[in-house]
Amino acid sequence: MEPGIDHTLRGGWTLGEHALPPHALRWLRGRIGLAEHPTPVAPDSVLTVPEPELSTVGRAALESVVGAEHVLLDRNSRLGRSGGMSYVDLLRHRGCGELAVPDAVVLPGDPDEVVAVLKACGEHDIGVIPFGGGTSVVGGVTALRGGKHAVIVLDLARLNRLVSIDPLSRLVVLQAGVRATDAERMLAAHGFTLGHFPQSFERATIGGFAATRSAGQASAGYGRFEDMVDGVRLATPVGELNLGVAPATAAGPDLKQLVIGSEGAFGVITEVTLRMRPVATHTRYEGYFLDGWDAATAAVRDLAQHRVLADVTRLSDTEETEVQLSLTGGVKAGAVKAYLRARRIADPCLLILGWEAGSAGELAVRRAGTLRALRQHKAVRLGKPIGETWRHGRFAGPRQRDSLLNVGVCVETLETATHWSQLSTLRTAVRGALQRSLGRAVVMCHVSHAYETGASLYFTVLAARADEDPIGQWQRAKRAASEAIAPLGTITHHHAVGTDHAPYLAGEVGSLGIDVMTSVKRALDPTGVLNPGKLLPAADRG
Ligand SMILES: Cc1cc2nc3c(=O)[nH]c(=O)nc-3n(C[C@H](O)[C@H](O)[C@H](O)COP(=O)(O)OP(=O)(O)OC[C@H]3O[C@@H](n4cnc5c(N)ncnc54)[C@H](O)[C@@H]3O)c2cc1C
Repeated sequence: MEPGIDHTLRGGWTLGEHALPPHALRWLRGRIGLAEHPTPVAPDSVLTVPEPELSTVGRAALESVVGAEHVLLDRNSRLGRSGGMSYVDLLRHRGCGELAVPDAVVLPGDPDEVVAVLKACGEHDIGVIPFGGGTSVVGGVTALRGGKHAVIVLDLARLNRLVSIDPLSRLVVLQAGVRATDAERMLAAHGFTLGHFPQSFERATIGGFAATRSAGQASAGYGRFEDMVDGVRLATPVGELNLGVAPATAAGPDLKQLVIGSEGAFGVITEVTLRMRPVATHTRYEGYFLDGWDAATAAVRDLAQHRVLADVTRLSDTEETEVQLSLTGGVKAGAVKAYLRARRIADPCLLILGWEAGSAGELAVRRAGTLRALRQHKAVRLGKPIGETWRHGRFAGPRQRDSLLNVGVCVETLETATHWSQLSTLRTAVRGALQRSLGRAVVMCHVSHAYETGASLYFTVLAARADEDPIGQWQRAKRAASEAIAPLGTITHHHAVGTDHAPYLAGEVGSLGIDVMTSVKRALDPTGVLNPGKLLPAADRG
């Protein structure tokens, strides 16, 4: 049995049926014109998996580093690391379009083996895809060859140890392959938490978070992942970078920032030193409704600019609020809607606030600060049940996506961020682009990461899946949305660049910015073995 995560299941998030309730199916048929009989899911056995092309000498070199038992060439191991977990990836694993299958999966056992594997790959013309949880939704782990004779997935699952912990400084060193759930379990034994809870929490890894500048649901309280990183160890084909000797430094530009977000294109992160915090002993989650998007975002802006954001601050637009209430179904949703009408809330926007504190007093003081700033925005309080419902369902999204895929829904998310002054313009532009491209679609949006100067926007799209060319249907919509985003915000707030956003990176950082990154890549990866076609596609062609 391989250590860590079971990667053999790639057409969905988990095994097992998660059937949609009848009222949800009825609602979907009415809203997006869902077909009665969707195309069934193809079994794994029909997928085409080419024979591995790894040369005998290349394979021998890899085996001499990690041992023959850690160089996997069997069909299931390679199929299980073919791509990430975007809608398009899942469709490919369900028999639509072609999968890029790696020639081998290599499992190094420690940071030194990672360096040796990279050197061997440089010498034997082998591309390397660093692979953590494989939850990338932007093509970050697609096994592209980049002109190399073969490509391997470097699965970091065996780098799964807590290396050291310093409770006084509140620092922990974790190996890159530690899964988020295991990190929390290891830290909880010492009374600490990272506080990093993205929706991919159950599968994603510490190295993956650092490599993609991930943001978790409690980012307002605990910060984005890069805010937690105190040090990194990076293996490259030309040696190691070990960065982070002090909490702050004026010793030139911060090279850590070149590693964080480098998406496996500059090196393989083998260890991360992270700030930790004591586990919260007192928590409170509750829901509020505000009337209309502009009033609701003004409220969140106020909380951010008065620095009284709750640790979790999540604002849904009217469409997303309506869907949440409709899919909940039953008497409760009807009662909430009636109550909101009585309180003259015409366009309800649901605001979830969650506080995580070390004592009842701290919680009370922080909550009072948030609510004081919220008061002038006429928020209607719905109380703890709605907040707790959100908290209990906070990792349910990927399972719901499986169910929606099973009944023929095109379901995908995309995200961006911009300054407050552009936020509504950006939301309108992206919604319009998606609706024009997809026709009868539900386009929902929420703010889940707010800053003093702006916020992220996270879109969820539901449309009836096109029978002909379902991959093209989504790719056209995604292109339209990306073109709407490019002049107004960042192409990605936390999903990273991968292959999907690479064409838009130059627009964001300029050609000089691309030159700088290309030079860094050349210095660290002179033969271009690392993650071909990701982040900087042009550099790999050269
Ligand atoms: C259902 C779902 C929900 C999600 N929700 C969130 C969310 O709330 N917030 C968020 O930020 N993201 C989210 N994501 C995106 C994804 O989970 C993140 O990008 C996450 O950080 C990836 O971690 P991973 O370990 O799975 O990395 P992988 O998917 O394995 O890799 C991601 C990228 O990092 C590189 N990489 C991985 N490990 C290393 C390493 N050790 N060294 C160098 N490069 C490496 C890979 O080559 C790839 O380019 C979600 C994805 C899914 C499918």
